[in-house]
Amino acid sequence: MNVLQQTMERIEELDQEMMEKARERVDSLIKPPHSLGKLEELAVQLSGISGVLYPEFDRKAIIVMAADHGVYEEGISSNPQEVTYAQTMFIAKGITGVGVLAKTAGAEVVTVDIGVKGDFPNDAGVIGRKIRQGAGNIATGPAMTIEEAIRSLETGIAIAEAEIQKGANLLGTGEMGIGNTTPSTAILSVLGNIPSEEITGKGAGVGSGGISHKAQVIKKAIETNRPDKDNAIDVLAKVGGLEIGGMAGVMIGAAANRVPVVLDGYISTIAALIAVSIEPKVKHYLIASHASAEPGGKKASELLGIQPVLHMEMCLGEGSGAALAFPLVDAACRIMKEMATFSEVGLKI
Ligand SMILES: O=C(O)c1ccc[n+]([C@@H]2O[C@H](COP(=O)([O-])O)[C@@H](O)[C@H]2O)c1
Ligand SMILES: Cc1cc2nc[nH]c2cc1C
Repeated sequence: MNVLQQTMERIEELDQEMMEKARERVDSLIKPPHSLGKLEELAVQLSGISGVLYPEFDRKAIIVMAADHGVYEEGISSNPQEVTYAQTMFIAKGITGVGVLAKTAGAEVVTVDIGVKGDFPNDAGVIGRKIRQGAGNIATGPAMTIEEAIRSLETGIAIAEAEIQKGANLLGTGEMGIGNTTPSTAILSVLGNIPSEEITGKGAGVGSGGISHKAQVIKKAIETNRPDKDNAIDVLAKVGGLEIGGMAGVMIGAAANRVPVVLDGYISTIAALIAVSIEPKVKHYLIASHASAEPGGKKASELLGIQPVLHMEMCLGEGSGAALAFPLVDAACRIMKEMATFSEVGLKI
């Protein structure tokens, strides 16, 4: 049995008894029923994950998986491919969007090279877990081999477990990879059985052929590789990407350790679809942060069956939305612990 299978076997259902207690507690707080909306559901979920009524998530980390994409050569992006390398360095330095938002939320950022083209200096602060120098061009062949896809998942598991070992009790997923909305949309097209033209967007900037060319490239990638819709590892290997596998692995690793994971935007949600297709129990450990401005985002969230809590029209990636939603996790914990109950204040309604 490989590490992936062993980790999946460790994933448990949520603590139903504790969730019932949490629901009772939420309903007894001095407020009209359900008036704290999604914060109430979040509080119950967090109790179910942690197995305690008053959980606290004081050690937060965003894991940013970075990788390149061979499909870049099809002209699907307006950005130079070298931005992946440069921005990964900047993410590790803490000077990008996710760095600032993570600081605001009191979270650490862990930057991982799982497949960036080019090698980072040892002192860059980037964890070196490169599986290959970028995924293959999915328009002409697979993104990676099945073995590499499993390695990408196991890399995510190992990174998540290392952070949890160091004390992290709340994780977020993020990524950096010029071109990665193309494989993300290919995955969504396959898993959701949705024509690529309906879900292709501009990403961080589309190439000169526009969105219609990008949708054609995605269609060609699916026709060329013929991924097996019922085998998420096959889909990941054929039309996915290394950072997508890495993030899916983080989710599986976190779930196995009963640690909640806050998803970022479009690419994170696609990684969640892969993780949940591999092991459905992972879903209960996931929290969706924000609705990405990318057009496929809505379909991806629907397919996953988890609605994002924030609507900020963001589409930066890097884990920025996850960082922004971390304080909501703290808020959910604090209402549980610090609000008074009707019986405590002697109020009857
Ligand atoms: O997270 C999102 O919702 C999101 C939506 C569109 C683009 N991005 C970011 O932009 C890059 C991918 O865009 P593209 O156009 O190069 O495929 C990648 O580095 C992502 O982090 C991120
Ligand atoms: C500048 C830049 C920053 C990013 N961060 C995540 N994806 C990105 C894409 C670009 C182009």
